[in-house]
Amino acid sequence: MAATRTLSHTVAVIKINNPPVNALSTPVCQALIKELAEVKKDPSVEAIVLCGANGKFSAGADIREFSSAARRTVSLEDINAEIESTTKPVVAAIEGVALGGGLELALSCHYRVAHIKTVMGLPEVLIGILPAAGGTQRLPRLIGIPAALDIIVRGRHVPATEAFQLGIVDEVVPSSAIAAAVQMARKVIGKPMDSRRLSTNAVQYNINVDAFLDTALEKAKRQFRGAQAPLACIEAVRASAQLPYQRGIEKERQLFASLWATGQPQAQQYAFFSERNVGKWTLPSGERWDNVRPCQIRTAAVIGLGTMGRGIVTSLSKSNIPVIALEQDTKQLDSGKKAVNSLLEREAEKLKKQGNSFAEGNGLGSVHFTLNFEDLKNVDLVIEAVYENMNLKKDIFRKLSSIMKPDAFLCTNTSGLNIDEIASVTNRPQLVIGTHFFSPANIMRLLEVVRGRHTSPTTIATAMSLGKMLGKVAVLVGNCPLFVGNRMLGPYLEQANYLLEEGYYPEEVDQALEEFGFAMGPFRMMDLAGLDVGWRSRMEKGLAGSGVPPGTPARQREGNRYCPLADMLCELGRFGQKSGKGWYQYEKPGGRHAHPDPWVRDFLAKYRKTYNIKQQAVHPEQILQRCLYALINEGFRVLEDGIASGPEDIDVIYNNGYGWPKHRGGPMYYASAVGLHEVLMVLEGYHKANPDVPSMKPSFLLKKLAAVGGPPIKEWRTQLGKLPNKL
Ligand SMILES: CC(C)(COP(=O)(O)OP(=O)(O)OC[C@H]1O[C@@H](n2cnc3c(N)ncnc32)[C@H](O)[C@@H]1OP(=O)(O)O)[C@@H](O)C(=O)NCCC(=O)NCCSC(=O)/C=C/CCCCCCCCCCCCC(=O)O
Repeated sequence: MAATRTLSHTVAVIKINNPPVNALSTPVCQALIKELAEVKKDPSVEAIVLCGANGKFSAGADIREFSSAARRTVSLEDINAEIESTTKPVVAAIEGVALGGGLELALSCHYRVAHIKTVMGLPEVLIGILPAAGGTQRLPRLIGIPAALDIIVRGRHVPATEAFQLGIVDEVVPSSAIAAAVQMARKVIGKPMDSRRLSTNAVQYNINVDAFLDTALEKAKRQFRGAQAPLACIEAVRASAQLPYQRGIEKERQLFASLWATGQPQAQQYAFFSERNVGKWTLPSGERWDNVRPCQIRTAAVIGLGTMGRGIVTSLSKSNIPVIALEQDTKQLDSGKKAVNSLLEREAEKLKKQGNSFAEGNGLGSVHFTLNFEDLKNVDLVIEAVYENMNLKKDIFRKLSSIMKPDAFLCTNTSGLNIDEIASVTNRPQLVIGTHFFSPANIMRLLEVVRGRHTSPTTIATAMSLGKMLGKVAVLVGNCPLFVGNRMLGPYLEQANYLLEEGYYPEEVDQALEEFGFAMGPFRMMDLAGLDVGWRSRMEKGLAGSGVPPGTPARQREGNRYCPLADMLCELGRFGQKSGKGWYQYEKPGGRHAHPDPWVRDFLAKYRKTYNIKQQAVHPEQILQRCLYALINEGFRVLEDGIASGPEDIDVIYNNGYGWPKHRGGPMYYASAVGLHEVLMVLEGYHKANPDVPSMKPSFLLKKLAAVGGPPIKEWRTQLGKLPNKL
């Protein structure tokens, strides 16, 4: 039953019942309408409590229905209007979550009581839409424009205590919100209700609303780089101040329809469900997320307190896991300790603001700093986070193998080294796994979980569950050089470099990709990561430095095109932000503000002259096609090789680890939206003209999918099923 009703004295309790999150699906809405109609006319009912089953009020409209053929037949706002106009008082008993349409439903009630552990909010913006069931009109009427705008545009989850301070809820209780709501309902029977009907109130403000919202709009345009939903949210809130309620509702609907037509909601909703689906990993052998139990991780250790190690320690501690942090000498231990403590102080501040108290068990896990490997011997799981050097990692794993208790999991935070080679020096390859965090590890949501040849299903389940505990989205991938994300980055950066050879400047390439929506263009990203990282790896592979065979042409390696520009910058000590100069110049070494550098322009002009390269007029659209299609083509190869189990996995990796704009769904979704035939044509054209760039040779899978008409992304799996799976 989608909703049930009981009677407590003269109070009817209507309970939404649609597991797992009580989404307001069409059957739920129909049931609510029926129950409401009955209690309205039932003379034995004097007041109503609205609540959700299983400790959850509601996570809002059923997102799956948005794209399904069975379009919603009942409007949520019509139900809200029905509730609000009821002459019997309605109290919302909010437990667990009240999100989106769930909170909008609660806002239409005359009173709201929340359990202290509840979170509420209007996160529609995160799935590309706006709160279109009256949320943009009622919330500003309740808490004013600035506070409502912050909640609606950021889509953030508001804890119950903050909701109480803001005036969203009337009471916060530590025990049953339903019991408290029944009590409140009985108290308010017969009291005047006009002021409790939010739609009848005017928005209160003592600010220049237009100026305030214009500033917010400009800020949102910069911050959200092409995402339309935040801008629509601001316009809807503007309507709440300028228009009577009903016209505000019309504006809300009109903005919703315009958003839908952009295609962004569909991309963001695909991203939402993909994030949930990647947790449901399956191995070819049949072991899956729901038939393998993870081991409990009570304690953990981290080896290495460089940038990555510090973030990982903070992330573990933030999730209340006690950590032992190990460094090799006192100097590095001290500086690591200082950095971790300062990160943890910031986390503690955040927790305090959210109203979490350490006594309730919501605090930070303890961190013990040590130089002694022996201290690690009893922890359940260790994460090695030293710099990328195979021999160093092997030394560490040999040591761990002899010291750690036999069932301890050994994880490596390598960003692309061979997991099997690392595991080969241990006495437990089945307990070795890659846990590839992204920097800053205490903030970035992505965790690539890399399965080695011998990694056991229990180890996979444990690493995936650790990811969840850390609040991350963990994606299981296979073991190949650079795994998934970094592997795809190679051809993308290669094209960015070629564009410089051909006439573009770093700032022009970055601008095109940032306007597309990337958090950072490729050159700013390389400067941030440090150009020396790639340079060292190229030297190890004999592509740069003294290992290059004599007589090799500067712009060629192993018969293929090669761009030596980044190597040349490194030879001049230009490593990016850390040295104050790279593709850009910075105010000082370690500075963060990138300024176009006239020296780089001059350097590129001389380079082109030396190699007699004609400066071509390349259009921004070509920058996008070349960089993005190169990345996408490698994504298809990743699928072909069975390194990721589906296109969603790749998209989740790019959305959460590489600053891909979520409103474009992810690279593979983008390819399907642009049209696989179109992607194939561009790649074929380029490769024909540039046969010495093998990364642009269209992949087998892309050709195959294009040949069957470029089916929608959800149908790609049929073709993938016929390919090898290396998970
Ligand atoms: C915090 C959560 C609620 C819970 O998190 P967690 O405990 O970690 O669990 P999850 O794994 O995330 O979720 C568990 C399963 O539940 C599924 N789920 C969650 N939320 C929803 C939902 N709202 N709808 C459907 N399914 C949901 C989830 O997928 C998991 O299932 P599975 O394992 O994948 O099978 C967390 O889940 C969360 O944050 N949820 C999302 C909350 C949210 O965003 N809410 C807002 C929803 S939108 C909304 O409410 C809008 C209201 C007003 C607009 C109404 C307008 C409707 C018009 C439709 C017309 C269609 C357009 C046509 C236009 C045209 O053609 O012109």
